Amino acid sequence: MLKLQNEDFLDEVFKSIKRASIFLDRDKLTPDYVPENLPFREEQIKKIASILAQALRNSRPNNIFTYGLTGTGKTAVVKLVTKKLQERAVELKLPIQTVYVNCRQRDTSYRVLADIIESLGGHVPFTGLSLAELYRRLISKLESLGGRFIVILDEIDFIIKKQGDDLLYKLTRINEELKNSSLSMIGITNDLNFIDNLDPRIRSSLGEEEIVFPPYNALQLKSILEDRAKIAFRTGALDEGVIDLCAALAAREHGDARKALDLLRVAGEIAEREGDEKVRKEHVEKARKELEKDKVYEVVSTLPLHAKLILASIVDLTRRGKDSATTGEIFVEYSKKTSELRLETLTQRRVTDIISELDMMGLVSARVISRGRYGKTKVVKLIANLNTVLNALKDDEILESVVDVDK
Ligand SMILES: Nc1ncnc2c1ncn2[C@@H]1O[C@H](COP(=O)(O)OP(=O)(O)OP(=O)(O)O)[C@@H](O)[C@H]1O
Repeated sequence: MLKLQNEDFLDEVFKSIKRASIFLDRDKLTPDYVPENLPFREEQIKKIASILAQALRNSRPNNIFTYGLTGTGKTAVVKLVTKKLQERAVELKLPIQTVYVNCRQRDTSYRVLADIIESLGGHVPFTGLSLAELYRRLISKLESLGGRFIVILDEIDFIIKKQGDDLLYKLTRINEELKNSSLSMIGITNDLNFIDNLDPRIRSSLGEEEIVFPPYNALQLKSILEDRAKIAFRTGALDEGVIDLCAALAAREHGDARKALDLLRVAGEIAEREGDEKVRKEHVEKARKELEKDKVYEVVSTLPLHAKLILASIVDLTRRGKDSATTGEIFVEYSKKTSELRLETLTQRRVTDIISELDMMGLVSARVISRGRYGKTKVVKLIANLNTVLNALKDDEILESVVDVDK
């Protein structure tokens, strides 16, 4: 009897796993995977490769600045070309080394410099050294190793926005102090305004070569997805129209290959979770909603404190049954929260500006209406998903006491 129960149980487990075999290799759809073939980027690949090839001729490659919207293949192209260059250098026994740093994850000048030194085999304490000392250590590391060094600074705008352009200025000047080695930089950004706001001296040094990555169109996205689906999904696991739908949705945004791949991956995960043997268009629709929720969560959780308090006030009013609220009502709620938290209260004028910013982010809609002889007022309505906003707000420790989840 007992044996039979076990068998039933095992049968059930293995059956469910069999049902769930939609993916051949899910990792091929994650952002960390860099494909060997990047269609529609031949021009950018050729240009970057021909610039970096200087290192194989033992001269310093020019600095490169690449920009384009998110998901246009900048990181993938740069990683692919530098990987191939590195392989060739090993074959030819040439001292060429590339270092990759993501400036969003390493968002201080200290961490960026420390990361570069550590990638070259040096050791740096977590804090405690001056930047001048780190810079000196970098120079001595480069000189002792000798050769051509290529440093990739991905999402380079993050470091500048947070710490100013001092580090970049120093790095663009570093070659003046090197004899036995050289350093070239590849800056990557999706902030198109960033380059215009850079100090002109840095701009001309960093942008010795500028390479633009245009967005993909729906047909290109479809072809990228088809290639990836072959290695990521089992044959026949995608229902007709699934790839077309993912490509169309991502093209509608701005031709973002990451978005297209995320949609396909999440749709596959949903199909698997639901025990379906195929990914269908309904799963793509659900994936779109899930990814949107993630986006709202991210946007809300990265808002500055007072914007969160204003949003929390709008949420409270909504939960009390008010379909829309005036800026005056929101200001009263917001002031209660700031005094509860013993924070300074921003002026009503500033609160109104922040509400407009929340409107631009698509979290609320703010509309000016006329109240006859009482003048004009703004009515504000929450448009993002209430529960997602609430979850993001309550995950901020400072706000815990003023966001009542069980209301
Ligand atoms: N031409 C292509 N062929 C195949 N896959 C691609 C192509 N372009 C981009 N991808 C894939 O799309 C995803 C996003 O690309 P990538 O990270 O290079 O974009 P990005 O321009 O650097 O974006 P971000 O600025 O957001 O970092 C990655 O998974 C990458 O492998």
